[in-house]
Amino acid sequence: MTSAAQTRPAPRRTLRRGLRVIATGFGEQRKVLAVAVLGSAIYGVMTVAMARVIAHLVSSIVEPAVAARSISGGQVWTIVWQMTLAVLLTVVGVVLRRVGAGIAFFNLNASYRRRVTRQYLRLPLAWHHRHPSGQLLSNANADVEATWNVFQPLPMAIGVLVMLAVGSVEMFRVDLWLALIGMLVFPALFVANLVFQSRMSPRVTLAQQLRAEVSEVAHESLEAGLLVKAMGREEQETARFAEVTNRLRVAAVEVGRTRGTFDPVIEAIPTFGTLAVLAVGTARVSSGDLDAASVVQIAYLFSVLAFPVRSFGWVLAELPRTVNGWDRVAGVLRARGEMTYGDQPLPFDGQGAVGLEGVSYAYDVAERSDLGREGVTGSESAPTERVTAVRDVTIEIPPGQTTALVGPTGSGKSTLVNMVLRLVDPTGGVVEIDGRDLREVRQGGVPEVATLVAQETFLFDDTVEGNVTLGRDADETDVEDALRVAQASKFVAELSDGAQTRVGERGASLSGGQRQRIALARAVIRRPRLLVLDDATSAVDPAIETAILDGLRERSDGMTVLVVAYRKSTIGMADRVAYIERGRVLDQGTHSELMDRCEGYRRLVTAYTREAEERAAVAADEEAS
Ligand SMILES: Nc1ncnc2c1ncn2[C@@H]1O[C@H](COP(=O)(O)OP(=O)(O)OP(=O)(O)O)[C@@H](O)[C@H]1O
Repeated sequence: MTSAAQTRPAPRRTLRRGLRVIATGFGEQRKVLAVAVLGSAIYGVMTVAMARVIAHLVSSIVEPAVAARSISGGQVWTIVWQMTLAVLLTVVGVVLRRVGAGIAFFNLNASYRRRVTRQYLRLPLAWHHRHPSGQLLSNANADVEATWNVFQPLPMAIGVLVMLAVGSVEMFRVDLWLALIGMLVFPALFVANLVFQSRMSPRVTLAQQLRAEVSEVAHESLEAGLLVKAMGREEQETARFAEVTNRLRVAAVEVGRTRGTFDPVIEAIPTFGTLAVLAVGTARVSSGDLDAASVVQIAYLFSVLAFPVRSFGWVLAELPRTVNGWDRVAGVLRARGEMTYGDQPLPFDGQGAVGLEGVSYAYDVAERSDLGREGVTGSESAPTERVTAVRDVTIEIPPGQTTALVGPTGSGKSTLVNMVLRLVDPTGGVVEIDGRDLREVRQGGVPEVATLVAQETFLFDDTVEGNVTLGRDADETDVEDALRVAQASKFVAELSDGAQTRVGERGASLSGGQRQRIALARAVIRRPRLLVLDDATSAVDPAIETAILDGLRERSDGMTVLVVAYRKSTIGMADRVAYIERGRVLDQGTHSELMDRCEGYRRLVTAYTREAEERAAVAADEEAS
């Protein structure tokens, strides 16, 4: 966890940088914020004007009425309309301020969320490898909100400036002595607020960080619910959660204690001010230097100005969060992916041939990626280590055939596949589809012809059909055909609403093998020239997997299939096999050629065969018993 002290920049720098962020927000929401500031100014002027209206009514109606011990209907009516008008104008000011501030705040949030998420889509996979998804979620959500939250109290604080300026003139106009009390009270209130906020700010930041940590631990524990139960880790998880919630409790109590110490002082200052006004005012009324209405006016001003003055404190309290949030958001927006695109399409008449020539790839492993830091420095944090996953690989994948990539775990198969689809660029060598270097292909050109079905299946909380088409125009026959090739027709027909059945969050209502088949149908319906299966049928029964691969081979459109294979049955169906170990291709050829001449390949495939036999024996036993 980052400590509050680490994340809190120096106050003066925070003020300067915070004001710069505020200026950016003003620049983007000029009109709406102008309305909010106008509303706030109306509110400020009207608050002071209200005191004058009250003083006027006291001297012109209330005092004579008290002296005469009677009041006419006309006098009551005058009080009613003058007060109503003053209140109405104040209300208009408040409404304009609140609506303006709210719209500006939500507009800025929406606009920056859109920019951040658009940037995520633009940035290459290599950048995403370096930034955990939790951090990206926080950038798009909490950090954007933290950046612009300052716009909620800001218009009110601006209105208070107007209010204080007009109020001071009014106090001096009424009486010098009472104005001098005001000149002591309001600065004292202002300073008390500053001290309060400077004490509160780090404590609130710490509590916020801990709140995020609590939800992170809770989220992780819930996500790993099955694992926790299966491994009997309930007590450890409970202790982990208790530890972080206890730290949050201590931090929250500290926030409460600070508030508890300052609140009475901040409340007391204007109250003492009012008492002083009454004491001095009464003396001046008895000496005939002042009338009672003026004392009422100033006492009223003291009581109504005390609360809005606190909005300065709220703005100052928000500034550290504004700066932190902005650093993180700007870090994402400034990030430059190293992926550039050409302007060529892939050859129109290509057949999905793939060529890898001397291809290498190394992952940048940053110890910890901190977008906040990137935002401050304007550059990405330096990677501390490079892990070479693929070294000098040359493979020809012929069109219209099925090629299997085989290799032990961690040998670089998925990395190779990612390069074939240009999800990442090789750090050395060239990857081609139909003879064209992928770096020359225009953006979106590769996904038009090549489709990946990845190791991890993701289904949206939508219908089966929606998950297969992903919003593309496709008629029912296309969906049925894709489901048939993916060997999914039978179980989909048995669902309550067939292809119109909703599959739940991440496809929770389906089994792993069913989810994989829907993901496969999603790829098939696109009729890609090149279909890449990265362990995409691991949860599917071997017999069904064989039927799927048969179906793919039989398709008349002569699709090229590249399959990362872990089963003897899958490997056996491939026209060609490339065997990889520690990022290098050790051999390529047909399955039987490799069995004859490649020791590592033979050992691995024999292990796969043994595993399949053992599994079949267990299944037979279970059936017999
Ligand atoms: N995002 C990443 N950051 C750093 N290193 C990575 C990353 N992804 C993979 N690697 C490393 O690259 C090497 C190759 O990984 P890759 O996933 O390509 O292997 P694989 O053959 O597909 O493995 P498996 O069969 O287990 O899926 C491994 O040593 C792995 O630790």
